[in-house]
Amino acid sequence: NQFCEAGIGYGNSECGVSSSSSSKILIKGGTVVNAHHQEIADVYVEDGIIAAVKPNIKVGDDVTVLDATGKFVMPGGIDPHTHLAMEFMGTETIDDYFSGQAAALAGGTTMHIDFVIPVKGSLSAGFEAYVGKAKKACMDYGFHMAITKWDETVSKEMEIMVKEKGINSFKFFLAYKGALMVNDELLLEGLKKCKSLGALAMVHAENGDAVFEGQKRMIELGITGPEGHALSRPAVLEGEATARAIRLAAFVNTPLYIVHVMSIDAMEEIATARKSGQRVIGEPVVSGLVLDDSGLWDPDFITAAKFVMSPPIRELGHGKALQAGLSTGVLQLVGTDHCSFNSTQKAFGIDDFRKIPNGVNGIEERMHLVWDTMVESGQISITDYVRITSTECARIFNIYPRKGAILVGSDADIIILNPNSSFEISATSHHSRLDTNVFEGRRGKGKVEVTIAGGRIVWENGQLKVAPGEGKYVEMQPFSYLFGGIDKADAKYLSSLRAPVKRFKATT
Ligand SMILES: NC(=O)NCCC(=O)O
Ligand SMILES: [Zn+2]
Ligand SMILES: [Zn+2]
Repeated sequence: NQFCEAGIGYGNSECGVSSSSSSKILIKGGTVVNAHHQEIADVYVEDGIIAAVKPNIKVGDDVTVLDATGKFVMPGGIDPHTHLAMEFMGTETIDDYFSGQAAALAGGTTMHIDFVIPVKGSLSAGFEAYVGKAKKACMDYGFHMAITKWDETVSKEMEIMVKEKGINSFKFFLAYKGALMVNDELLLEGLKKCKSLGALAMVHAENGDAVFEGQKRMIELGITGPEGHALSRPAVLEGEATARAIRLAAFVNTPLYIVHVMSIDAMEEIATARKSGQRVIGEPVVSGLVLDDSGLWDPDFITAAKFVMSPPIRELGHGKALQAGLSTGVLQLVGTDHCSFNSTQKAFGIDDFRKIPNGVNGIEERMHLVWDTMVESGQISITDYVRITSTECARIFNIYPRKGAILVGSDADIIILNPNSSFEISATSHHSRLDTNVFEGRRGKGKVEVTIAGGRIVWENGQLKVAPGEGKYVEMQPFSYLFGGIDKADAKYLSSLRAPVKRFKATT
C-alpha cells in the first residue's frame, strides 16, 4: 500500500500525507472527453474549478503543467454505490472514509455516494453518525439513506433529509430478513413519500423471505460453505423482487433505481419496463460485470468467501449479458457496492455461509476494469465510458454539470488515462485496507496516471497525496431529470378515470 493516514504508515512505501502543490493546473494537449463530445484541447484549472477548456491555453510560471498528449482527459469517476465504515452482519467494513476514498482516488474515482444506515430506525441519528465517519474524507462524497422501518417519524425525517440535509435518494432492502429488509406495505409507503419529495427510490431487489427459505434448504442439505450462499439465492429471486418493485413503482408512478443488478433475470425486467416507457434505472456493479461464481467453489475457504456478496455473483454468461445491457442502454451506469471485509471477518462464517459478511471490493478497480472490459473490447465508445462511469450518475443524482463533466465552471475532478499503459490488480499493491482482492491477478490495458480531485493533484507517478478532511460533502437537490413530466402523467391518468358511477338506492 502506498499511502499514509495522518502519520500512520501503510506498507513500506513513502508517506504522501501533504496536500498537493499548485492551485493552478494546466493539462495540455490531451483528448478531452465528455459524455456528449470529445476533442483535443487544453484544460485550465484554478481554485478547484475548471476555468477554461480550449486549444493552446497560455499560462505563467506559477502554473503546474501536465502533458496529456496521446492520453484521455475525462471527468473523474463517480461511484453511485459504496459502503464505507458500514456496520453490517456483526462487524464493520475495513475501509473507512479515508482508506476507501484513497483507494478510489488511486483508481480514478473522485466522488462516491455512500449509504447511510439509520440507527435503530432513526434517520437523523444515522445521518449524524455518518457525518462523523466522513470527517476524515479526502474526496467529495454524497449520501443515500436506507429506510428500514416505517412510522410518522420516519416519514417526517425523510422530509428533513431532503429539504435540509442534501439527500435525494432512499434505499429499500427487499432482502436481509430480520435485519434491513422491508415488506411491500413499507415499500409502497416509501415510494409514495419519495415521489412527493422528488427523491429517487432505490431497491436491493431479492426476495428476502425466499432467500431465508433457500438458506434453510442448503443447511439441511449439509451445504454450509460459501457456495451455499449462491445456491440459496438464485437469480429467479432477484428477478421476482425486481419485477415486484418495478410494478409497485409503476403503480405509484415514481422513478425507480435498481441497485447492483447481477442477473439476466433482473435485467430483463428492467428492459421490459423501460420499453413500456417506465423510468427505471439499472445499476450493474463491476464485480457482476467481470466475474463469475466459480470462485465460490474454491476449496480454500478464504478465497471462496471473498466472492460472497448479495445478490450473488452469478454463473458464467450473466456478466457478459450485463455488459451488453450497458452497451445497448438497457442499463445506465456502473457502481461497485464496495463493501470490504477482510479474511478475519469473512472467517466468521467458516462453519455457516449465512455468517460470512456480505460484500466485495471495487472502488479502486472500477474505472480500470470498465475501460478494459468495455472500451478496449470495442463494446462502447469513450464518450459512453464517461457517461456510464460519471456523467449519468451526476445527472441521476442532480449534481450535473458541477460533477460528471469537463466544462467551464465544473469542479476540477479530472483523470488522465493512458490507453497504452496497463494495470494489474493485486492485494499486495492496492490501496484498500483489505488483505484480499476479489479481482486478484486481473490485468488489462488503460491506466489512470493522474487523478485531480477538487483541483488538487492527488494521484501521480503511482503516488497518492491525500489528507483526511480534504473531501467535501456534496448536497444533492431533489427532482432530478427523472421527475420531469411525472406530474403531467399523473394528471393524464386522473383525467382518464371515468367519473364515479351514480347509483340510486332501489325503492321497495
Ligand atoms: N451487497 C453486499 O453484499 N453488501 C453490501 C450491502 C448491500 O448493498 O446489500
Ligand atoms: Zn444491497
Ligand atoms: Zn450495497
